[in-house]
Amino acid sequence: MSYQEEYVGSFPKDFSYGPFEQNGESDNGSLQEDHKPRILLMGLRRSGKSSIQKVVFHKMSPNETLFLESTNKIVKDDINNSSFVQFQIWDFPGQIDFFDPTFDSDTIFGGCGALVFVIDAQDDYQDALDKLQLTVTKAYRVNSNIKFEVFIHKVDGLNDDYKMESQRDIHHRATEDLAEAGLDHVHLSFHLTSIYDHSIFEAFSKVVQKLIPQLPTLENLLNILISNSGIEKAFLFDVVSKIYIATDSSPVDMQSYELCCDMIDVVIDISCIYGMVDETEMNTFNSQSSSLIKLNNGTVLYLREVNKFLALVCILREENFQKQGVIDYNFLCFRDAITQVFELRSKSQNANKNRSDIELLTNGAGDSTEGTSDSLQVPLP
Ligand SMILES: Nc1nc2c(ncn2[C@@H]2O[C@H](COP(=O)(O)OP(=O)(O)OP(=O)(O)O)[C@@H](O)[C@H]2O)c(=O)[nH]1
Repeated sequence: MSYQEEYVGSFPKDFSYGPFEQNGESDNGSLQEDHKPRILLMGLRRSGKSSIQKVVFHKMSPNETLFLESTNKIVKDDINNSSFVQFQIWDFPGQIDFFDPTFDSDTIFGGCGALVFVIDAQDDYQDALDKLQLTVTKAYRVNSNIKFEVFIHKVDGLNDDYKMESQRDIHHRATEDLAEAGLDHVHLSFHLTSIYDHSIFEAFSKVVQKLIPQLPTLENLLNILISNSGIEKAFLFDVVSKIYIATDSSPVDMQSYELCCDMIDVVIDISCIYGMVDETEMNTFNSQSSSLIKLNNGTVLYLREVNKFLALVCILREENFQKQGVIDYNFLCFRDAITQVFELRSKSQNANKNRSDIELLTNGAGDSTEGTSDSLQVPLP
């Protein structure tokens, strides 16, 4: 995956929340690049925002985050190219001040798809809750379509009872605060997370899924696949980030998800060491990629490449795998259907683009930030 990291503000001397002005790039050209949907990471200082971004999208090991310096600028991170999911993550400094005149809320919240607010569960969280209320109020006024996600973070240090108790308490107080501000209709989603296990990947998967307009179709296709193939659980993974972009509608249990993530790691590692390198793409995960792991409890993990970004990972009973021919045939139908879904999406995106180009030609230069999509852009498989 190619990541592009860009600093778009600095603090305190030349701090500016208006990223385009900060870079001196207020022309439409630079704004157009920012049409990708945005996920904002906010929360108090040292709550773990940068660590989350580094661990999920930059393969940083959790221990290394101990040495991360405090963020004093808005850091804009482009997640694109070799990944299926394409968006920007903006990591905000903890000491963000919404009342600073240079804080351009319209630009920042306008094109935002999801706002992830990180709360350090190992710390006293009253201040964090106050900030959450302020942030949601500000953001909702600008853009009522934002999905608000609260990460109750660093729960690795808490025992199970305390974890549940904190979640209940934070949930209760945060919704009460919003009701006080007259925003009781705003929905907050809560996730217990830690960078030291898979919970952070799982939570981010759920955030990203909400930005994929085709999610119900993907879920439906997975339901059809599993019910006709004797599969117990199936995940559609973005291979590079290990985010699952869809799963069938049966509940996800953490252990299954972890097993599937580990399988992807094994396949990628083996492919990198022994795989044939495609000279044009340098990509060892390709249409030939598949893997089968039999566990000693009678369960089989089966991975098939869907396209260069996506893999299907299934969990099934060993006896059901005897009909591998049926599974493989159904998989091919599934893969065709997925390709069609995204071809359709790509066609409608192109049509929209052509339409807005024509509008621009007839209306003269319009504001290119208008109509910014807050749903994920997906490259053609
Ligand atoms: N135990 C534990 N520590 C974490 C976790 N996530 C982050 N940390 C630690 O929290 C500290 C602060 O993390 P950062 O990512 O720098 O926090 P930040 O929110 O970006 O901080 P600012 O840049 O100051 O706003 C680091 O020492 C991390 O190692 C977690 O899940 N569990």
